[in-house]
Amino acid sequence: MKTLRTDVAIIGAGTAGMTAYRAAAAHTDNLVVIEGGPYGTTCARVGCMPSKLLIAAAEAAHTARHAQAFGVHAGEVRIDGREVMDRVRRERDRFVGFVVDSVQAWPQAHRLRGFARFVSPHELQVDDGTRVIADRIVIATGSSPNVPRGWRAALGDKLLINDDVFAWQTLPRSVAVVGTGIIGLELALALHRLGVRVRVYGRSTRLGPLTDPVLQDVARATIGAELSMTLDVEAITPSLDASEQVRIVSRTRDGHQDTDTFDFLLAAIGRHPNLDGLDLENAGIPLDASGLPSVDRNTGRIGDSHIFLAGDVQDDLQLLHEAADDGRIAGDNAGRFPRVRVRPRRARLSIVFSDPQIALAGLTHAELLAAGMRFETGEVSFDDQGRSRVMLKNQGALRVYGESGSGRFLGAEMVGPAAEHIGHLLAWSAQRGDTVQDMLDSPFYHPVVEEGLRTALRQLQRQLALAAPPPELCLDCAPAA
Ligand SMILES: Cc1cc2nc3c(=O)[nH]c(=O)nc-3n(C[C@H](O)[C@H](O)[C@H](O)COP(=O)(O)OP(=O)(O)OC[C@H]3O[C@@H](n4cnc5c(N)ncnc54)[C@H](O)[C@@H]3O)c2cc1C
Ligand SMILES: NC(=O)c1ccc[n+]([C@@H]2O[C@H](COP(=O)([O-])OP(=O)(O)OC[C@H]3O[C@@H](n4cnc5c(N)ncnc54)[C@H](O)[C@@H]3O)[C@@H](O)[C@H]2O)c1
Repeated sequence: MKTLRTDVAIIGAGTAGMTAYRAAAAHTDNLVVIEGGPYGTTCARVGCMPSKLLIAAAEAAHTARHAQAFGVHAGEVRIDGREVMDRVRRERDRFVGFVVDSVQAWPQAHRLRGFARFVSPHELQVDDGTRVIADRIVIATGSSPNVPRGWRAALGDKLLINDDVFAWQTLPRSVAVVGTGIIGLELALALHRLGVRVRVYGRSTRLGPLTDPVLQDVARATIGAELSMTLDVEAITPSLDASEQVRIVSRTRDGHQDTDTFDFLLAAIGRHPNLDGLDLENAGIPLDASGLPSVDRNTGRIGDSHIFLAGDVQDDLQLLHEAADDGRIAGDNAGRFPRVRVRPRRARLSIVFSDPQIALAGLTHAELLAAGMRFETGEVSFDDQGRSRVMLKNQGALRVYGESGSGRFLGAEMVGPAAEHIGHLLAWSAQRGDTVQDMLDSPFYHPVVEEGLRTALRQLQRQLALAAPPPELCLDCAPAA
């Protein structure tokens, strides 16, 4: 058995592991990254990038289909599933190639292939036979999709997770999507617009990560109007019928029972941290009742141990930029250990690439309520917003929250046009601690979707009753400029 002694061992070469490597390597050359699966990261291989490629194809189809509203007639829209999936995979492989190249540029001595597990707090057994003895360890093992017990046995390869979708050679005829979270909404909408018959099953009436009940209603009225959805499902039983089709029997809480059949079932019901198989009980770290370690997000450290946690495996915000930040913080602290530094975190920003898009910035409505904060709300509907209407993107709403007394902007939720961009502006303001007045004093061009944000901020400022009422709507494109 080969034994390797290192200052820092990083388990997982995903986004968090790669950034941890770069940060730790600034402190020591004696480190190793252990990767059991393929190089290339979840984000590039089977996550962010291929899903956005599929969504881009769907947007192209949608735009062509709806061009006639502008007097532009593109003719019959024909979707070639092979060409769609060919571009998705080709571009995806290009992104993955860049990631793999950067890992392979690391010194060979810094790379180990195989799955690792703890033998003792400082010892890892890698399944290539190497024993790694490490002074500090970063766990950056990512997450895996949840699949209800029994579904794999019942459906075999007719049960899909996100990875499978991006391996398709062509588009299927029909897919049942279970889960109305981020993956469910993004992939269901994309497949639907690409001509696949899609039906979404949700165990509640909630769509995506929105926590504001007013916006949940808006999301159901917009996204829900385009997609076939069965919500509030109490029980769902999938099986394979005689012709190898997925047969789904569902029952909603109001007692309605229904049966439908599909080519595939896509499970999009959340992701769990990849901790199974790490034998964490040998790591000497505190675990909670569910066997999970609790981590300080400002240091990446588990308790007062020499072990750090970074990325999706933290089971908090499973987002790319958070995984990269986690990796940087954990890697730097593992490198400089024991002189661990406390690092600030960014304001929250989550975006769903649905249509209309969803964005959450700063504190969510649910977080404000849970913290018992005193706040006011400003709102705009995009139904009559000038630029949104020009582009025929006039659906959705934005709600902004400000602190009573101080006028500080706290956060916002939105389902509407350009949410991916407006979400950034709002997250930056939340992080800077801007007041609502600071935001209103900033420039707004005309005519842009951001003028809708200004309408919401003006309403919020009136609710906060801190200053003289701001001027009324933009007169060039009332009523809700
Ligand atoms: C379909 C989909 C779409 C997404 N879209 C977006 C998006 O648009 N924007 C966004 O911000 N986020 C998105 N995400 C989330 C984002 O992809 C993740 O937050 C991010 O990739 C997590 O990075 P990570 O380093 O924690 O995990 P990973 O990249 O999964 O890396 C973990 C690595 O650890 C390895 N590993 C696991 N166990 C062991 C072990 N015992 N020994 C050795 N190696 C091990 C794995 O093989 C893997 O390579 C999406 C996710 C999915 C699934
Ligand atoms: N645009 C992005 O940033 C992006 C895109 C895709 C994925 N992601 C990341 O990946 C994570 C995982 O995505 P996801 O959509 O799988 O999770 P999610 O947490 O967003 O949604 C899970 C959904 O499944 C439902 N659900 C849970 N258990 C269920 C069950 N047993 N039966 C039926 N429904 C059930 C939940 O109610 C929820 O609607 C996201 O939380 C996100 O962090 C991000």
